[in-house]
Amino acid sequence: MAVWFTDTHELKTFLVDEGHGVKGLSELNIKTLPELFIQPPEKRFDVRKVLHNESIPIIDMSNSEDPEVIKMICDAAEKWGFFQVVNHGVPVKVLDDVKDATKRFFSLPANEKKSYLFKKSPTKNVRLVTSFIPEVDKVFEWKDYLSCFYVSDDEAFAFWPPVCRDQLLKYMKESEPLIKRLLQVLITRLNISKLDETNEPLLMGSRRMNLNYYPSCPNPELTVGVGSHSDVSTLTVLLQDETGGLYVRKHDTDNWVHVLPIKGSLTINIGDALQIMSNGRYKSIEHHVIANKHENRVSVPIFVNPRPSDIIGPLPGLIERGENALYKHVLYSDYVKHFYRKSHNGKDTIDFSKKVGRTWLKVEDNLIIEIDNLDPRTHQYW
Ligand SMILES: CC(C)(COP(=O)(O)OP(=O)(O)OC[C@H]1O[C@@H](n2cnc3c(N)ncnc32)[C@H](O)[C@@H]1OP(=O)(O)O)[C@@H](O)C(=O)NCCC(=O)NCCSC(=O)/C=C/c1ccc(O)c(O)c1
Ligand SMILES: O=C(O)CCC(=O)C(=O)O
Ligand SMILES: [Fe+2]
Repeated sequence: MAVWFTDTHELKTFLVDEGHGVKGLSELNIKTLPELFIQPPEKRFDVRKVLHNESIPIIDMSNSEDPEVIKMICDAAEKWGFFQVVNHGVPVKVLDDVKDATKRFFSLPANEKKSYLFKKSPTKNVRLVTSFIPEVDKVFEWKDYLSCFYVSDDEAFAFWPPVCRDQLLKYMKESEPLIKRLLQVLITRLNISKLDETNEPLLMGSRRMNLNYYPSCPNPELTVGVGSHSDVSTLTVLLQDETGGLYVRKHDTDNWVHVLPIKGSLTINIGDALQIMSNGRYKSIEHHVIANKHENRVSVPIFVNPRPSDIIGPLPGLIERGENALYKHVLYSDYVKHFYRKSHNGKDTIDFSKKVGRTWLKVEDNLIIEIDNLDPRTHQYW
């Protein structure tokens, strides 16, 4: 325990309730990491597992109609679940402004930031958090984040912090054509010809933007910035600064690949919702962020999601073509709530949706149906 705090309760009060966050702790110039942040050895980063000569695909989107580019995107989503895009159409100035806006928000005095804590915030849609879920995490992660769920421009004007609101909205609007293009490309390989009003809400009906702040850390080797997890989104568009520190699991191995910061690029990753909808074809891959001894790092993911009220499951076209459904149908908000009930732990969220064998229900003498296809809202089968 650092000398400033007599016990963990006092430290948590400082971090969580008073709005200082990990950034406030880092600024006390503590020389050793408080026990609260010391991860068990199996959750710490193991440098021996890094593949230094490999990188996730880097895809130039200047001609995104090119069949070669289309193939690269779909192959990357299948094999890596992660890729970087350059010449993606979002102006570099917009990206730089978002990074500045993020730093501006976290530079506010704790007293001002405090009004965005969940307990104080007048809306559920904006919340400032330390670690991942401080009420649940036994060991804290070395990260603060502001999470903004987009409902409408009016709602954002009313509730998002004025020091960063305009830049965030601009980033969200400017990235929309890229998101649509990527989804259009990805669904083509799933034999859906067009992104249109019939499937757009399911694939991109809601968006959440997080502003992540990872302050410098006295003992980065003992803790994590973000523990290993997969995103619950359809896909995530991630802006990172020049610091580096994001590592991605190489699919089906115990090795990690660093996502090199490339000025002006965006990192795209497939989330659990698209892994489920594509019946496992596209991969939602584990990733984590290490803490850094000398640098403060910011990143800004846009999580592109189904709507909370959507039922997600393998797309009907895939099952009609004879694929065995690997996942059952679940209400998306139940899936997200499940994610928010436990600390980061690799890819375990998706177990919530896994089929654990078939369950059959005899409806009439000559009619037996699979009850995994139960609509949790209406309790009707289809
Ligand atoms: C999130 C929900 C379920 C919220 O539902 P709603 O009923 O409006 O709000 P609520 O009553 O405040 O929350 C319901 C529960 O979720 C928890 N929760 C909701 N948002 C958060 C949050 N930002 N942080 C922690 N807990 C949360 C609440 O504590 C509630 O828990 P419980 O009391 O039911 O146990 C709803 O808006 C939804 O379904 N949204 C879908 C779109 C969406 O948000 N998708 C998630 C993409 S986010 C994503 O992919 C990754 C996020 C992430 C965050 C931190 C990291 O460190 C990290 O690595 C990753
Ligand atoms: O900071 C990063 O580079 C990644 C953050 C992340 O994985 C997340 O917020 O879900
Ligand atoms: Fe993530």
